[in-house]
Amino acid sequence: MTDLLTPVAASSLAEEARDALGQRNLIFVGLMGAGKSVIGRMVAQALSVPFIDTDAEIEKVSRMSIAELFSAYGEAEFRALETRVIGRLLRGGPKVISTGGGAFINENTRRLIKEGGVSVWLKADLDVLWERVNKRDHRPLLKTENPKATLQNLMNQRYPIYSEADLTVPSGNVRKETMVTNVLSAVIGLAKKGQRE
Ligand SMILES: Nc1ncnc2c1ncn2[C@@H]1O[C@H](COP(=O)(O)OP(=O)(O)OP(=O)(O)O)[C@@H](O)[C@H]1O
Ligand SMILES: O=C(O)C1=C[C@@H](O)[C@@H](O)[C@H](O)C1
Ligand SMILES: [Mg+2]
Repeated sequence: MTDLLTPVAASSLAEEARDALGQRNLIFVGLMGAGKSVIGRMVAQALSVPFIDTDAEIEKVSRMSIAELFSAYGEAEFRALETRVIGRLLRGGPKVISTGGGAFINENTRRLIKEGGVSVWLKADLDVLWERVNKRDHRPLLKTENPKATLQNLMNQRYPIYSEADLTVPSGNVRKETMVTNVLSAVIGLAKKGQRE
């Protein structure tokens, strides 16, 4: 579905998706720049459920930026904190939760996410991601000599793991509103598939 919906069609799609979700959480996973935070927030608004971004929540509880956490404690400690925070956020639903790019790659966090709701991978190609992330330099994993090559390496390592998500929604050069429609349609499609099985 690529056309923009009329307001009435968009609200009935959102209602249907809200019913399909029930009490479950909707959890966005994918690489840096895929649109988890921005699309997640818009989907939560459409569904009228709370939205939480795990990177923002981690920064709130630690009172440090993600970059500061990486440099003070290292990636392993960051991942352990991320697992704890996400485990707590997954309790109770429905909510939309947008995770940091590496969250679903960690085995413990991935298990919690799989148990805690419906996961959606926003899948984008290298050029789309690069165009979105190269404007800012706050991402510690991309502070390398060749950040575009680093992003490509992360794609090679991570895409097979992100593909374990319940849903995959392509995140290309389409309008954000269209992304929201595509996510809601995918949630409805998953519920219908579940009913048929
Ligand atoms: N469909 C889209 N159309 C245009 N811009 C988009 C789209 N999706 C995301 N963006 C833009 O791309 C940038 C990155 O998006 P966002 O911060 O949501 O990514 P993220 O997946 O949360 O990344 P991170 O893992 O680093 O938190 C933002 O500036 C956002 O507005
Ligand atoms: O892809 C990753 O591993 C990361 C993505 C960001 O969202 C942050 O969670 C952090 O910079 C690590
Ligand atoms: Mg984000």
